[in-house]
Amino acid sequence: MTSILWFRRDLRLSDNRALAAACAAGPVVPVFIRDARVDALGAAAKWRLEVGLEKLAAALEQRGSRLILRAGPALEVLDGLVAETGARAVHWHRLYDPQAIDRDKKIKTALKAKDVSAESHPGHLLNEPWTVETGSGSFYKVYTPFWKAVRDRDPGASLSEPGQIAAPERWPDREALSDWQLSRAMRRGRDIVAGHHAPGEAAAQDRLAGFVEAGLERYGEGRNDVAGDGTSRLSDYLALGELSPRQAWEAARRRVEEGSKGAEGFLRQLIWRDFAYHLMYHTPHLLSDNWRDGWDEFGWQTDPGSDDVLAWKQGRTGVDFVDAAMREMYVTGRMHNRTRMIVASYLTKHMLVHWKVGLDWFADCLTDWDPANNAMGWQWVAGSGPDAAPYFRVFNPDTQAEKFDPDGVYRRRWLAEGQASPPRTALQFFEAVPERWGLAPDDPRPAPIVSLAEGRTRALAAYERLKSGQ
Ligand SMILES: Cc1cc2nc3c(=O)[nH]c(=O)nc-3n(C[C@H](O)[C@H](O)[C@H](O)COP(=O)(O)OP(=O)(O)OC[C@H]3O[C@@H](n4cnc5c(N)ncnc54)[C@H](O)[C@@H]3O)c2cc1C
Repeated sequence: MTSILWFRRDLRLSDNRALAAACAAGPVVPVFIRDARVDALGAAAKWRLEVGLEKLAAALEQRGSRLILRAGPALEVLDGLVAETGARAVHWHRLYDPQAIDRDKKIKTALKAKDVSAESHPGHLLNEPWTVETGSGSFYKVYTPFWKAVRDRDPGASLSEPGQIAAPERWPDREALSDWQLSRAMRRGRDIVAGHHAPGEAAAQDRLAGFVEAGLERYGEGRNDVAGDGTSRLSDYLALGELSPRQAWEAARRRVEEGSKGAEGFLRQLIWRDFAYHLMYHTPHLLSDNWRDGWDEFGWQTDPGSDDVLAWKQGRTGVDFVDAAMREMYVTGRMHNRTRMIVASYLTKHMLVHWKVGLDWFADCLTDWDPANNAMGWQWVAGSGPDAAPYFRVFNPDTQAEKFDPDGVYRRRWLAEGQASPPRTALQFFEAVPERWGLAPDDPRPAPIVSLAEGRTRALAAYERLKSGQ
């Protein structure tokens, strides 16, 4: 029996339960569909998807298979492929955001009505969101009890990749990836960002193996060293599914059993990802609205094009640690977790700008963009989210820099202005940004948009007004 395998955010052949199920039944037609949801991705995420698809297509070819690319509404595309190939089943891995759930439910119903079986498989998470319940049968709103509820669960052994994948008698037509121009929106930054990435499943496996071997043991101490290489840097791979969370869990879990302390800290971070999905699934408004009641009156500024917001986006707030981090993201598509928290705190607290403005900019710039992690991260920092940082905790970027970048290595790496011979990384920012921004490495550093003391006082006053209902 021929089956269609619908790739979405699972661009891998190993530990791919949808692929295993399709292969077990006979010939497989792998497809990736560029539907409206793909078109809605941010510029960096689209570029990252493009290079991920190139790698996936090459890996499929090596196994006697092929990646069929089609653009259009997903159901129309799948209907067409079913008619062309005679497939009797469609397999995919589940996604958990409300739009994907809605789309997939409709597709399942429509395919079943035509007697085509539609099978959704777990694989994007370690724990399906509905399988983790509090004692009273509700969902978790706080991380630590969630962690305790799942840390001893065994997600099972990951699956190895198939050798050859049986091909259908006739391959359906496919569109060309280059015609899709997924990286068009990156404009001149594309090649610079590409230099900081090694996309694809094979690179993901190498990175995991290298990290487990050399980085995992000191993850606990190293994970806040913003200039170091102390974290796994697996987030792109996990976001696009080039690596399954189960593969990462399995590798680190083995080290925990061998007595590694750092490994447990890493497992906790993987569970933060599951927690974000748990929250998004049970409270989908996490993505779009203040998660906590009462925050709609906060009075944040919402203009994404204001001069101050533009300065934040361009790394020109005048606060070195904030600006360095914003440029790291522009040049690499990634940002260290510590500095994600700092730039988010600066925007939502010192500048009093709505977290959604920051969330949207991250969605446009991050190659590891993930709907649940991004929304939870922003709402956590802003104070409006689940298990949130208390509002009165306003990160002071200067104190944070003294602690986490004591020698200024990170700031010098990303800020060219004021340096006689700026490093290549700092100069790359000026090559990557649009010319209309009119920025040059020998510009003077701007004065802070708002002084750290004044920003903090203003933020706390705004919070007091919210609490007292004024
Ligand atoms: C404002 C804000 C926005 C964020 N946006 C995203 C995003 O769009 N995509 C994204 O993947 N992460 C996001 N994060 C979470 C975190 O910053 C990144 O996952 C992490 O920096 C990725 O680096 P790493 O792979 O080296 O992480 P490691 O420290 O090695 O952690 C391993 C994996 O655990 C998961 N993880 C780690 N920290 C978190 C966390 N706080 N929340 C959820 N999962 C986590 C990630 O999948 C990560 O790859 C955001 C955090 C904040 C504060």
